[in-house]
Amino acid sequence: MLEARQLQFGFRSNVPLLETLSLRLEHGEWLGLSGNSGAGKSTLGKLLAGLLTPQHGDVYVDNKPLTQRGLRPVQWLAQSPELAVNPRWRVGKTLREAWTPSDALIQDFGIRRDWLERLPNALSGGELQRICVLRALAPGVRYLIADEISTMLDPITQVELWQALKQHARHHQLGVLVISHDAALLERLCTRRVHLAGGVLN
Ligand SMILES: Nc1ncnc2c1ncn2[C@@H]1O[C@H](COP(=O)(O)OP(=O)(O)OP(=O)(O)O)[C@@H](O)[C@H]1O
Repeated sequence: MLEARQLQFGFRSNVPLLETLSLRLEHGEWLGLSGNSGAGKSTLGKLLAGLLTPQHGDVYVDNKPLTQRGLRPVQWLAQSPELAVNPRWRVGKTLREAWTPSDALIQDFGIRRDWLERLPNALSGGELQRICVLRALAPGVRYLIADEISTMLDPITQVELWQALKQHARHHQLGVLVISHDAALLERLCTRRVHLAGGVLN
């Protein structure tokens, strides 16, 4: 289980953005997170992935405190994939730096072999997003924070991406937190939904 216990966080320490917030995500569970712009959804996602440190409270992964060392068991996937890759590396190198997915999985994510030889700026945002999602599925990853990852995709590519991710997550029992403004998307993908407002979850 991925567990946030009584998290408190603010970018300015005297102005809390998140207030004693607790959350649980089980293995294999799909949990939806909604909230107005600026409510702190991405911030919560980054805290859960260990990219930010709470001022109070802790994040536990399978009953152990989240550490900064080694492979991150909680991967945060952002809306803008171009910010998550080295612009000077061919995308095949970026992918293989994390792990070597099978040809079948590469195909499931609709990734063409020749894309791997290109630099990131020679792929569309949606193509690069698929590379970034696949990169995050390295063995040892237990939870994904999918932060508005399909917003830039056309409807057909969106469906293909979520289908591939669903199938992989089911097979490996990954827990997935889906952050989105799209209520219909959360309804379709997630078995449980929470809403962030005023620093607390409801
Ligand atoms: N590095 C930072 N330094 C200072 N303030 C920040 C920083 N990152 C985010 N914020 C502020 O924290 C608040 C929450 O930001 P966050 O990105 O978590 O919101 P969000 O709910 O994900 O919004 P959106 O739906 O628009 O993506 C915002 O007011 C934002 O301006």
